[in-house]
Amino acid sequence: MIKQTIAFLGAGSMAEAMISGMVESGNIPAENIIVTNRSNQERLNTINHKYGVRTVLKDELNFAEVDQFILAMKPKDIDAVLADLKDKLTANQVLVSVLAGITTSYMEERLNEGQQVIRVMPNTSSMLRESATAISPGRFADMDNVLVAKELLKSIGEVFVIEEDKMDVFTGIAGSGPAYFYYLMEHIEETGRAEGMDRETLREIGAQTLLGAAKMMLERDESPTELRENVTSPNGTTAAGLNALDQAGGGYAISEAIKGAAGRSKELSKELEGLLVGSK
Ligand SMILES: NC(=O)C1=CN([C@@H]2O[C@H](COP(=O)(O)OP(=O)(O)OC[C@H]3O[C@@H](n4cnc5c(N)ncnc54)[C@H](OP(=O)(O)O)[C@@H]3O)[C@@H](O)[C@H]2O)C=CC1
Ligand SMILES: O=C(O)[C@@H]1CCC=N1
Repeated sequence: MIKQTIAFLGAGSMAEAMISGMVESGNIPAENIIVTNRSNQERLNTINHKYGVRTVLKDELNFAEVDQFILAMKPKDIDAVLADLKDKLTANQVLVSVLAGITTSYMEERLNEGQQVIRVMPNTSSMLRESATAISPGRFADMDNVLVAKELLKSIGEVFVIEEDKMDVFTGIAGSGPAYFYYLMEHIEETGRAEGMDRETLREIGAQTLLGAAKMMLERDESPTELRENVTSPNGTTAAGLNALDQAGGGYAISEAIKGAAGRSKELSKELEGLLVGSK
């Protein structure tokens, strides 16, 4: 059981997904989680009623009782948050950021020397405790705090400790990844609907097919290539489907999606620093 007190700065969709998974896991008592935002009291009331966590506007937060702050606002708001936190934090308090593209050095440079920072990248499947989450500690994060953060993240899914220079591509694959599968589902539904099937049945069929393939990849020793070949009979339906996918540039589209998201992640800190042409 995690005994530390965690404060979310941000109460949007990513924060809610994490809160839901954490409370559901039972690994941390709901009263050890405090959720804040700047001004949306109604949103805080909803989160309080749904999950039993404590909620306050950010200016009413009692800093002294917090061990780890989870930064869960949009990247564009990070400068204001760091400026506000800088002199309120003590050396043993940790900032755990879920912000896409914001590097640990970006945060460390704007805080007092030695402040502990950890960068993580969850996804919205945290809500069902099925996130694939990456964690990269900053220069000053001490091991005990990294272990607590890791434990906390384990309550919302699988955790991968990675080098920070891999965080952009991880974001392109796993942070943004659920959207690619939802996009795939939208097209599955659209195509099935055009053949007269109903949306609800199509959703179950598509989701069960995705789930089955995901489980095969997690639980069997075969590579994705071997698994694909096992589905593909010579001159059969799958060969025809894969051929059409290749002809339409399916593989290329997938790697472009990952590269596009990773590229955007790489840009975000630079954009805030005004280092990109055409940015602030
Ligand atoms: N959505 C996703 O799938 C994923 C998102 N992320 C990251 O999560 C972060 C949040 O995304 P998302 O939840 O979609 O964003 P939302 O816009 O839904 O939520 C942002 C929240 O931050 C609050 N906020 C803004 N400034 C402050 C502040 N100074 N102190 C406290 N709260 C503040 C806002 O409320 P108010 O305006 O009332 O202050 C709002 O509750 C982003 O940085 C994103 O990169 C990471 C992985 C996946
Ligand atoms: O779209 C975004 O920027 C965030 C980060 C990863 C998923 N959603």
